[in-house]
Amino acid sequence: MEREMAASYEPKLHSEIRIFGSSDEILTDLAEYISQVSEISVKERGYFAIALSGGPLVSFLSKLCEAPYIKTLDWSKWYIFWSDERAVAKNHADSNYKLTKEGFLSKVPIMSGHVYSINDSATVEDAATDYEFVIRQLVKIRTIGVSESTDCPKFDLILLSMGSDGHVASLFPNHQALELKDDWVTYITDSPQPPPERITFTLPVINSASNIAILAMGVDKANAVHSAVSDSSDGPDAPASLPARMVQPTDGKLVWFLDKAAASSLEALCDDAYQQQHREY
Ligand SMILES: O=C1O[C@H](COP(=O)(O)O)[C@@H](O)[C@H](O)[C@H]1O
Repeated sequence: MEREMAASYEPKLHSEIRIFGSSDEILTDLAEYISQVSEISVKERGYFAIALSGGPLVSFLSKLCEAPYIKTLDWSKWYIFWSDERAVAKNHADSNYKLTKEGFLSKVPIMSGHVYSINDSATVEDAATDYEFVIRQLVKIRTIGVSESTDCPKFDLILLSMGSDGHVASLFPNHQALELKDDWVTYITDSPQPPPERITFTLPVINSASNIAILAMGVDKANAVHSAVSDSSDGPDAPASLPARMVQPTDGKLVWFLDKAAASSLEALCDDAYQQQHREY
């Protein structure tokens, strides 16, 4: 399923770009990918600590709720976290927890005590502090691993869905939260997309994960995908502070799951590069 890209879109070190012809193909491959990461984590560490996001991602977990995965996965070892949450009540339509509960958690046998949702009754500042505290406790007892390079939590898998502006989790382009080095979890009060108040993992935590997957579907994501994976380090197409571009695993591996529409800018450039090569010979 991996696709060969033209020179300037060679996936960066420790990253892979998968392009699919249909949503169903993404669902199928993503389920198999998560299943494999889960099996390896449980075998190597005894746990599987996964951080989810909002957006369309949850609907792409549907195959995990069906055969064979519903029976084959060791759900008792799964620990659920969120890479970001909106500061709304858990029963609000904008809540990433509500989305995940309805679309995934209610359909699989994950223990409720293993689900670490973000406090919806505190201020965003306190909720971020609380969440970081909880994660620190779980790192101490190694339910979540620790990165030897960064001392940050090392989630077995962080699943991200990229917005059309290139944001991931609740890290938005040019936002000062992108510069945080020491915090694991932070909050923002000025999200460019509603709701304005959100809690989010910081880049050091995201980049310390063993595995990171970024999903992007639809033509509205094509420019951001291009900017995020392009090799060129300057120019309007590759803004240095595009959050998705700043996802660069320290020791882990990044996999992009794209549909053809989201990959269309890459394909156009690949074709150009191909034609250019043939003109030169
Ligand atoms: O606000 C959020 O959006 C992104 C995904 O953006 P979308 O445009 O694809 O809906 C998601 O990753 C994040 O968790 C969520 O809070």
